[in-house]
Order: sequence, then C-alpha cells, then structure tokens
Amino acid sequence: MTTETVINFENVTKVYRIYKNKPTTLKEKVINFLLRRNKLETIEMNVLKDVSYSIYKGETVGIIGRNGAGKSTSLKLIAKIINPDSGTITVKGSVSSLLEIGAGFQPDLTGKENVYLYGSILGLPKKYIRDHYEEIVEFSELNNFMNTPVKNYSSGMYMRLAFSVAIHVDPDILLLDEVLAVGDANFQKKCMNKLKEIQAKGKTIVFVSHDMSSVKNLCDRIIYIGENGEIEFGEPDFLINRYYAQLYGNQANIVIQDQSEIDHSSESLYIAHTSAHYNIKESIWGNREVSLNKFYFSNAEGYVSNIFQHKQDIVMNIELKAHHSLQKLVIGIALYDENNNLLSGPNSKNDGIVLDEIDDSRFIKVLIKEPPLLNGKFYVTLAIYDYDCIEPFIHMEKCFELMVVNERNELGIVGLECDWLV
Ligand SMILES: Nc1ncnc2c1ncn2[C@@H]1O[C@H](COP(=O)(O)OP(=O)(O)OP(=O)(O)O)[C@@H](O)[C@H]1O
Repeated sequence: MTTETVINFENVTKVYRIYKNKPTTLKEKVINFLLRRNKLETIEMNVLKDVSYSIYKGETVGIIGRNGAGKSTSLKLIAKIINPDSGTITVKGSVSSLLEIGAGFQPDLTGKENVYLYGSILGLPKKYIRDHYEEIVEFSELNNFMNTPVKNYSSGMYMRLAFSVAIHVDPDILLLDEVLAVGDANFQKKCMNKLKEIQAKGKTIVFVSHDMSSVKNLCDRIIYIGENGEIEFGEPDFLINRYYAQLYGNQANIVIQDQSEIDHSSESLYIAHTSAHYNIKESIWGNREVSLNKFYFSNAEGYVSNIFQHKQDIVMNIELKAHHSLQKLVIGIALYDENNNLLSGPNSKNDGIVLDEIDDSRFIKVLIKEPPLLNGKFYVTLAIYDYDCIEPFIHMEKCFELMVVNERNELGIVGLECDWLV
C-alpha cells in the first residue's frame, strides 16, 4: 500500500430532499391546483455532513454504520452516480461498482444477454466480454441458467452474476455494496478469496457491509458513519467496537474513548465500566490498605472500551494505591455471566506472579487472552489479597461490566472450537 491518494473527499455534504405533500395521483394534482396548493413542502435529510477523508491506492476500506447512515450514498458519490451538495470529490483511476442487486440488469433479458449489457455499462468492450465470457459464467456457477431471463433468478443468483462481471472489469477501484450478504456460504468464501486476489494485485477496494467478520477480514481501515452523518476513519477493531457500542450501548454501561483522554497524573481518579454492583456496600470489602485509583477495560491497542468481539483480547487497566508499604500481593479476577454464574476465577499466584512490593501508586494490566465468550453482558470481580489469599486488601465483587458481541449464531456462553472430522 502507498500513500498515493486515489479517492479524496473534501468537506462533502449530501442532503436528500423528500417532498412531504407531492401529489401522486391525477386527482390530487387537480385538487392541489384548484386550491392553489402548488408549493411543495420538503423535508431535508442531511446524510453526510462536512466529510473529509483520503483513501490510498491499494488499500481496502470498509464503510460501516447503522441502516440509513449513508454508506450506500458514500459509494454512489465515489461512483459519481450522485453529486454532493457541497464539497469536492476526486477519484483517480477506473472504477467498477457493484452497488445494488440487479442495478444495470434487464429483467426480461437472459443471463447471457445481461452479461454483455452489464459489461458494457461497466465499460468493457464487446470483444473483451466475448473473450472472458466463459470465465465469467464459470465463476458465477450459473452455467445452466445463462439462457433463462434474469427475472426468474433469485437475489443470490443476480448477485453471483453481477459480481462475476464486476470483478472481470479489472478496475483500479472496486466499489462493493453488501455483496457478501447474498449468496450461500460457499460462494461467499469464493468471493472473499477473489477479493483477496484483487487486493494482492494492489487494487483499491471500498466495501460496505454489515458483516463485521468480513470487514475485519478484508479491511485495512474503516470509515464509521455515526448517528449524525459525521465520520470517523481509522483502525478497524476500534471502530467496529464503536459501531457495536452504538448498536448495543443501551444494553450495557458502555464507555468508549481514546486512552489519551485519560488523565494519568497519579492522584486523579478514573474508574470506568462500573456495574450496578459498584458502590453497593456488600460488593466491596477488604481492609482498604489498598485502594483503586483507576480502572478501565481496553483492547490490546489501548483503546478504552468495554465492548469486545468474540475472542478479542480484553485488557483490564488497573491503578492501585497502597497506603503504606506492602509485600507479595496477589491479584485475582473473576468473570460472571449476567445470571451470576461464575465462568472463571484466575489469580496471579497460580500463574507464579505476585506484586513483590508496592508503597504508593502502581499501574498494572491484566490481559485476558482471546476469551471464547459468545454474546452478552459479563460482570468482573477484581480482588487484591495477601500472599496466602486470606486477607483481602480490596475485593470488588462483580463491580465492573463488559459486553461481548459475536455474530456467530451459537447458543451458550462460551464458543468451543471444533474440528468436524466427517
Ligand atoms: N434518492 C434518495 N432520496 C431520498 N432519500 C434517500 C435517497 N437515497 C437514500 N436516501 C436516504 O438517505 C439515508 C441514507 O441512505 P443510504 O442508502 O446511504 O444508507 P445506508 O447506510 O447504505 O443504509 P443500509 O444499511 O440500510 O443499506 C436513508 O435515510 C435513506 O432513506
């Protein structure tokens, strides 16, 4: 990947206008005319707001966000199917786009006729289509349906054929909207492999999807379109978590921010991601010779977040303060599901680790490696004990909470990895 910009958005704003009282029948038109109600009322929908970003040659960028956030609109702007209301968009190189199922297809024409039609819409010369026709059909696996009118195709079949044509254009930039959502698992895998081949050739791909595992698998960077049409552009894991936080945030006490926003001067108190148990007298005990200055979860890259994906590393960031010199402290944690079932209760002593000496503030981290948790809210206990694990300095029972989001459709609390030897 280079840093040569191939797509540049500069202060781009897109507003859609919907007519509130547009007459749809002749009768309505006549009544409006007679009543002199000629003025159409419009509602303005600001989909993208003053958006600026640069996409580099050879990178794969995913666009994510909730339904109606403006993902497809962004692709249509890059493809120049629509124009922005303000701002400028520069695109360098040839573009092939696969934006809507069946767009560019004529329902009454056969699969074969549509390959020629869609290929020419995408700018392929007739001879090129003829020379590559067999390859296109073979990739789509629709050999037996090429003489059938596409109006009799399923949406998956439409997408197979359109995807096959679009990838044979060999463009500099490929724009894809939810292509992996239709099609069966085998075809999705085949598309994924094809996209990896296209990536390896140094092409630029911009990819809209709700499937975060494909986004994670394919994308170098992500554009996340938030609630109000503003975007964030950056590292996939963090922005996927931000998206999940927007989707599921009301189900857990979600805090998500950059670590640099935390005041690390030792006396400041920063305790995030607390559960309903925090502060309840029965949930916190100990001789209080140690107190907690800071606590927050983060991902391995250091982004503060208590929403995690399945098997994503969870880091507990903890700052303790000892009120006098203490030796050989043991750190313990425990993980509970939402129904208070204890899932695991590891402690540092069992792993051969103790906090040798602490006489003031000390920052420690506990990394929970690739936890196989499925979906849901989980409670975490943090406890600091003496070497014999009898005297608690501080014990905070289920005082913190995190959420795990998993797109695997599985029942249970943990996901077991299986090899199916059939
Ligand atoms: N031609 C149009 N005229 C009016 N409003 C439109 C038009 N196209 C899109 N919109 C509106 O703009 C908003 C963004 O649409 P867009 O299709 O870009 O969303 P999206 O993020 O791709 O959503 P989804 O995940 O549902 O596909 C939506 O509220 C949609 O209703």
